[in-house]
Amino acid sequence: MTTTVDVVRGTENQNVAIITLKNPPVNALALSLLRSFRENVQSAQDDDAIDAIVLRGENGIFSGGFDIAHLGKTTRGEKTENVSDFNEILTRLVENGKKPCVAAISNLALGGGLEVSMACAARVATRGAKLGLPELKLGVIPGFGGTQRLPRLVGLEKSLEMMLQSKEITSEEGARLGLVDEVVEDDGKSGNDRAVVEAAVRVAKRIANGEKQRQFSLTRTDKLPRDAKQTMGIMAVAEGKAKKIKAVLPHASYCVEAVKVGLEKGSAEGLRKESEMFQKAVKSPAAKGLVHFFFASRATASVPGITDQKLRPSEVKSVGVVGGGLMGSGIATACLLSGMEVVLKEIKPEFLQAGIQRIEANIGSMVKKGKMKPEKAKAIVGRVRGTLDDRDFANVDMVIEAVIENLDLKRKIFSTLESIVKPSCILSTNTSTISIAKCASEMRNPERLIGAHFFSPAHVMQLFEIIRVDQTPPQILVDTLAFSKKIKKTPVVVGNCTGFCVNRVFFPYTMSATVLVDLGCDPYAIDRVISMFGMPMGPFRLADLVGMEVGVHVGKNFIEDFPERVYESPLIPSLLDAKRLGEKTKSGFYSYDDRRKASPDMDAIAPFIENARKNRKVPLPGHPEQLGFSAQDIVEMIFFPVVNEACRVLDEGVAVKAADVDVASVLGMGFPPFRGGILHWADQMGAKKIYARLTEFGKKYGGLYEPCAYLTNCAHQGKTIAEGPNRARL
Ligand SMILES: C[C@H](O)CC(=O)SCCNC(=O)CCNC(=O)[C@H](O)C(C)(C)COP(=O)(O)OP(=O)(O)OC[C@H]1O[C@@H](n2cnc3c(N)ncnc32)[C@H](O)[C@@H]1OP(=O)(O)O
Repeated sequence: MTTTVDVVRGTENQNVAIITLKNPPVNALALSLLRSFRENVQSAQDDDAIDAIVLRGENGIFSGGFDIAHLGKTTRGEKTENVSDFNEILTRLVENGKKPCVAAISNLALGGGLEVSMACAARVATRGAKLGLPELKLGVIPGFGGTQRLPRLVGLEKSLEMMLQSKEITSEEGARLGLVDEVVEDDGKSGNDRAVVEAAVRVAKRIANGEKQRQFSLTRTDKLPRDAKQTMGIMAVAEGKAKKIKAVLPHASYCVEAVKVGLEKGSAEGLRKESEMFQKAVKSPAAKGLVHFFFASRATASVPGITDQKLRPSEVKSVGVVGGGLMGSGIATACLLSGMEVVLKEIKPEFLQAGIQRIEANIGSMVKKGKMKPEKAKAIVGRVRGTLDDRDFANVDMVIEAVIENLDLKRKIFSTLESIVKPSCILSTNTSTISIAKCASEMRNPERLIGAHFFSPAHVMQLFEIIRVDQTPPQILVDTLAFSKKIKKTPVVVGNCTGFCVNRVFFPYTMSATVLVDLGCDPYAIDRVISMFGMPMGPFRLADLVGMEVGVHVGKNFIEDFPERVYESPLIPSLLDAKRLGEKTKSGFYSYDDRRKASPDMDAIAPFIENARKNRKVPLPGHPEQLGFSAQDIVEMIFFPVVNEACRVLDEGVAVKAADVDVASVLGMGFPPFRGGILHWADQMGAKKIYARLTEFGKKYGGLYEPCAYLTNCAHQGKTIAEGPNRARL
């Protein structure tokens, strides 16, 4: 983690020092790198033989920004070095130093990386390079001058959009906006950034010679609004947007505040405000949660005992998908978009045609949104081949079965396929409920079958649950992990059990919500509280989205397999009986208009609620209307049993590590990323508190709430849940 200096000697007054940021893989600005950067820039500025400075990153990447591991330490309250004086270095040595600095940006300049480049007099970038200030995604704000320089380089409105939405732009757009001075065709992806560095050296020499005017970002005003009225209008919109970004996430407002001070009092004052706000943001629970989530989501692909065997993954180039329904066509779309050949199998020509049409619609919608050119879409769709014959899977590298949840059907499919596909072919099922071992029970080599659980819509949702059994060969796991990387999904490897990780951990979510309704709570109030907590929607709106049939069907598995810890309210089954199926019938807990807008409909659901309260299957104490639940009670009643089940999943070795459950909860169920994931959040609450509350709820409301052995141990021994049980069963 350092910087190095090379000097390109030229003719008279043409010596350029090239300073390279070195911290693979993305040249993150670690403390040691910042120190070395300061020394090298200072000595180049002091060296009379040097006329200009070019900054570049090693291995074809400029920089992925400030070191997030360091941010993590600060968010956890560990003693760390304050880096705000780096701002002063950028202003004094890079922006205002005697010699002009030019940034040679290959492939990406994000966060602190872009901020370093913005202190330069000019930026040259490779075509397609990604530029952005995504700090808000980490719960912080730009802290190396970004809130002051970006508005002055691209304009106030655009800069606020880029910062508040963590929106990256390409170097081409950067050139249109004035952020990039020159775009260079470069083979930067292979780590060779010669062309961009040469171009940056040329620009640096021209600035040093006075042929090109030197720009000072902090004092520029040409891109800022012309008058106070226009400024106020743009800032008012930004302030409104920042406030809308949940109350628990104040950093958007901090960012707007820093920009505002810079506009009103000048950039020096703005930089001071930025530092103050950065320090405030980095200490917030949201930053802690988001930084945890950043690393957790990158660590899921390492599976102890498997990926450390250093097996070489085989590349999946072709995939066979069994079933062209919603899931099958979504899976096929995801594979096609990642460059694979797809064979789609159906049992009837009309089903096959419908499946292909779904794939065309998925890809066509990207064209409609302007995300893809029609010619490219045509070429992608051209890679899918429909068939009614299993034998067409003979040469594919992987088969993903996505038919209805019928065990006999799945058993038959795999026993047939086993004798058709090549020995190296990965055989997988997309079941979300049925045991993998049961699906494989008629195979000659049942250990060949793994679970490949996509979430709907499969071509959009990020999470990919890989389900293994005790005997799954490591090579199959390694190959499937490589496949997940190829389709750009986040894999979570889990063991075989009812509901696997996501569905199992979250089964108490809706069950607890029905307990609360049966106790007298208003379902719409519950949904509001849970949305305020940060979930994309509350449990009843989710029930409508999923549909009552699916809800009841999936719920049955848990009722059968975990009878001691379920709550069976008649509420959802009675809506199913009355054909209030949810969004698809435009009536469920809510009513829906033609644009799928949900409106509460208490008149319609009151009889169902009344019936559920009368017929609840578990005796509940007290008079419902007198129980009076606060928002905090609702959150705890709903999420503490979810934490409890997540603890079981961890204890049983279904999940390898707590951080995997965090990632699964965020990407699979929409648990708010700023809370870091279900178990990270639980540890912030403390195992002791959760244990105590669950014990209290358990006494009143039964087994759904009784704390499991692992949570009990954590509470009694003062351990965090994330520490894990220290034994991997699978
Ligand atoms: C003061 C400043 O204003 C504050 C800041 O700069 S905060 C940082 C702002 N920067 C960011 O948010 C960018 C974060 N990084 C990313 O978005 C992506 O990693 C990326 C686009 C740079 C690369 O993506 P991709 O190629 O898919 O690789 P990805 O797996 O994400 O990252 C590769 C490795 O680099 C690490 N990494 C990426 N950016 C990092 C950073 N800024 N600091 C530390 N490590 C980083 C990842 O943890 C990963 O490590 P691993 O191999 O040990 O798991």
